[in-house]
Amino acid sequence: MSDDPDEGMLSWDESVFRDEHVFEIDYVPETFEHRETQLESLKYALRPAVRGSRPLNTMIRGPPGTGKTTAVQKLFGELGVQTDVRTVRVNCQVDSTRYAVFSRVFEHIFEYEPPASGISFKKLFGQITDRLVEDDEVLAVALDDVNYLFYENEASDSLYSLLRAHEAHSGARIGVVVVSSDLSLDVIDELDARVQSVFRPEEVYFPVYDVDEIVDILRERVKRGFHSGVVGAPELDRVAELTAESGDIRVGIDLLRRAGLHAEMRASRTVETEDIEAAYEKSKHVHLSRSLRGLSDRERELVAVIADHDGDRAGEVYEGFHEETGLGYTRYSEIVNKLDQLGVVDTAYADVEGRGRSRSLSLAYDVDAVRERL
Ligand SMILES: Nc1ncnc2c1ncn2[C@@H]1O[C@H](COP(=O)(O)OP(=O)(O)OP(=O)(O)O)[C@@H](O)[C@H]1O
Repeated sequence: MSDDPDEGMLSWDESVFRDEHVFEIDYVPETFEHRETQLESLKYALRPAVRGSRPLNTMIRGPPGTGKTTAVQKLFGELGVQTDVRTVRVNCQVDSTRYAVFSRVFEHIFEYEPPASGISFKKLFGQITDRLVEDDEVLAVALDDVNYLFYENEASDSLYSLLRAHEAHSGARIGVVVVSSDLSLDVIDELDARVQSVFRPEEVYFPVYDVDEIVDILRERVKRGFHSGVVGAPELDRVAELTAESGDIRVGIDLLRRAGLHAEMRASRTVETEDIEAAYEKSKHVHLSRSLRGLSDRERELVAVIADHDGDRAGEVYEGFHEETGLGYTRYSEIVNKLDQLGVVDTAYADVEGRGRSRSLSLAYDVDAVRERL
């Protein structure tokens, strides 16, 4: 409770936070513990680029929130500062077609966006490789959250172009790091045979952190983000325990921030268990929020229809979706598959008397939690 009984509130300049920015999603942590083995493997694959050769292609896999993006950001950051290697990280959740991927690469290399009027893919690609050859530069491209390229059927074309760049444009040296957090997706298996024959990546796996590792990682965040004494050891342990339920470090980071805000709301200068438990109701859904944020309007509309028809047969859901959007069955099926692969929707098959097998659709999360975030 407040130390100031007259006030009952913290004054504007009082806060439990030393630096709230360290809890934001785009914050790159200064210390990156428990990923030494993975960083070593990635360095090994990227090292040829420093010597002017094509780096080894690499595939990073691991569940959400296990440090994959951070590892790439750290190493690409070092390469950018200490060497002549060009590095580009593409977020495929945002840029989910081949054209969008190459536009992003173009933008990094030329430091301006390709013309909005649109130039052909061939031209875009040609300008990128010409520039690389002209500047005698090696390019490392990370396709982060590459699973989104698969959902849009754009993965094979994108990879093919990147991997064969040196054949199409002599002297171009490009290496690819693909990053996938969808463990049910067999990246290699899902690629066309023409891509499989040229894509034999080094594999680096990021397992979920155990509770002790989570404590270490979050302790560092607490130290930087809160004033000393605000979060005690038992509270940190509780946050780590809740984080370990999903293994996604983002849950813990979000939980710390929300618990801090909750403590401030009740005019407390310390974070207590009640703040953590209250905050967890929201924080446990960070992954859901992230998945929904990446959806198009149409995809979101279908999620809303499924929320209204939770557990209903696919045919009935389609009727609702068609009424809402006017879209046909093919597009509907594609979106259902994407939502299924993303883990937002569960599909189940059941035998219906006299009608054979029928598919039913339900949300993989609490319906209200989904509705609140649409
Ligand atoms: N070892 C670590 N030390 C400090 N912070 C970490 C560590 N691992 C992850 N984080 C933090 O956790 C958050 C999620 O990490 P990151 O984005 O790298 O995960 P990811 O595996 O790429 O997730 P996704 O597959 O969902 O994209 C980031 O805010 C990052 O700063």
